[in-house]
Amino acid sequence: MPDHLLEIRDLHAYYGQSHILQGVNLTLGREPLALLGRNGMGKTTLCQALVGLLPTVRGSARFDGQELIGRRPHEIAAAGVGYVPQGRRIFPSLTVEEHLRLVFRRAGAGRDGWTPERIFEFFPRLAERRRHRAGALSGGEQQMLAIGRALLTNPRLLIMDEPSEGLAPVIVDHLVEVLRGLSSQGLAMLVVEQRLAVATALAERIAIMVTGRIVLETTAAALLADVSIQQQYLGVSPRREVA
Ligand SMILES: Nc1ncnc2c1ncn2[C@@H]1O[C@H](COP(=O)(O)OP(=O)(O)OP(=O)(O)O)[C@@H](O)[C@H]1O
Repeated sequence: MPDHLLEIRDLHAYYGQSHILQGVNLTLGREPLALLGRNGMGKTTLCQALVGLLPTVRGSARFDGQELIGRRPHEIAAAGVGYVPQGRRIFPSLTVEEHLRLVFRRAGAGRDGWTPERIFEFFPRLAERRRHRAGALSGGEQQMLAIGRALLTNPRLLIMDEPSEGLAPVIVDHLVEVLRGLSSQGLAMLVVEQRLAVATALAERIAIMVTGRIVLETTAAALLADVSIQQQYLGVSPRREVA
């Protein structure tokens, strides 16, 4: 039994000649972890590298003892890693129900895990909107759909890239509640987040990325108490951070 659910060792990723991830080391257990950093530091690249979406990756990321690097996205999903991409990436012309049924069929998931019906129970708002086209949903509803879709593959680890992006504060509060609920049911999470308040509400463990490396691991409480670290690594001005 490995010590950590996810163990990332000396991970490098490239876009052509650009060396974006420059030796990422990070471990994750059952406790959620929030990954913070300024724009362009490589957070999305890390998520994509972990779920098999980048062609040129070197190093290791072991999930529950199995190597993820070099495997294809569907194999990584089947191994138990779910992904909620930045910008939600839903199909605007499919209805909510069509999305969920499509993924459910493709994932070949059994009836004892997540089903579209269970997703509708968990997200009543999506049940109300089941026959609406995804493109007509609000940002918050689209985010719930993106999370619901990821859950249908029955992940043990959910990787989320800026789930609160573009959502109104009251919707963000609801999202935080939903994610905390999933976490308390045992789902591990790696969450990329721009909003400090959301990151610290979701995760006690915080990692900060600067130009493709993890430069600091800290706790939510320590980060909230240290404005100079916030400014140095995140460019946060305390007055701006209201969410
Ligand atoms: N498809 C691509 N081709 C070439 N370079 C890319 C590509 N995607 C991202 N990059 C570059 O890789 C670097 C890291 O980008 P990435 O999106 O991972 O950062 P990020 O920390 O997630 O930032 P953001 O918060 O803006 O999403 C940036 O310099 C970006 O310009």
